[in-house]
Amino acid sequence: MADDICIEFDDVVAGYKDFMILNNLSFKIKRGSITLLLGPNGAGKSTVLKTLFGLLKPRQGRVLLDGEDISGATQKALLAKGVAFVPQGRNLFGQLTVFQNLELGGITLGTKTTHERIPEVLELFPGVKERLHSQASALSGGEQKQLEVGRALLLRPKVLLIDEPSIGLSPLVVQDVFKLLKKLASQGTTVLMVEQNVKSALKISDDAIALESGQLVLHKPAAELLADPNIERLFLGGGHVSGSAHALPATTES
Ligand SMILES: Nc1ncnc2c1ncn2[C@@H]1O[C@H](COP(=O)(O)OP(=O)(O)OP(=O)(O)O)[C@@H](O)[C@H]1O
Repeated sequence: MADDICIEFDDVVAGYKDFMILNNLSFKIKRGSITLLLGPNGAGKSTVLKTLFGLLKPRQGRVLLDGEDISGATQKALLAKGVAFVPQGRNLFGQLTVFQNLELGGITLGTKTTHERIPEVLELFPGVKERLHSQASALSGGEQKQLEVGRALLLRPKVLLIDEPSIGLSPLVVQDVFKLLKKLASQGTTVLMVEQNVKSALKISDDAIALESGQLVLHKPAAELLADPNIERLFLGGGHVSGSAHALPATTES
């Protein structure tokens, strides 16, 4: 394993019951990079994140974290190894306060460490900090997403998996979330993101991976994809890869 590789999917087959979604999927992701997962609805993007976070066990192949096989590891074990997941949608305890939600995020750390880290996380989100004792459900959509990201950051994750962070957020808040991801990556966190807001997301990403029917159809630097005159046809308007794998530029392993 190259030292700079943080995540590796090696010939992974995974799915639900007897229905396989990821089909012999292989890719490598560099440490401290932001990688955007692209592809049409149902291509398996969220399934990649779920497989990485131990919500699905590969039927075949291996998932590696820093060279260690983590296929089928429990979520508790993965959290302990520094993998954090911010799923799609709202995932807070709405009846609890902002502070209580943060405390729950640090449940694997113990109270002392959690309380030490909460202030440093809040520094990143001044709007949330001001509402520390409000019910989480009373925050705006953007503040709630920030709180979810903040809750994940309490773990000082080395890998952050984030699924559609922009849903329900205003463009300005989306930019704030993206800036934060960029900052985390510059500090060494490896970010793997699913995001429909393709152009904006590519601007802050290092690499892009596109899936179609659970297979890799493209893996290349985000800047290259942004400069591709076919980008609109490929990924925007309808939000899916047009045609088939053949219509896409050749896959480049990074
Ligand atoms: N819990 C589940 N049980 C059975 N099938 C599922 C389950 N979750 C997802 N699927 C199916 O797996 C396939 C891939 O879903 P996935 O959510 O990974 O796609 P995606 O690329 O993230 O799509 P989208 O852009 O629509 O979110 C879809 O056909 C979906 O219906």
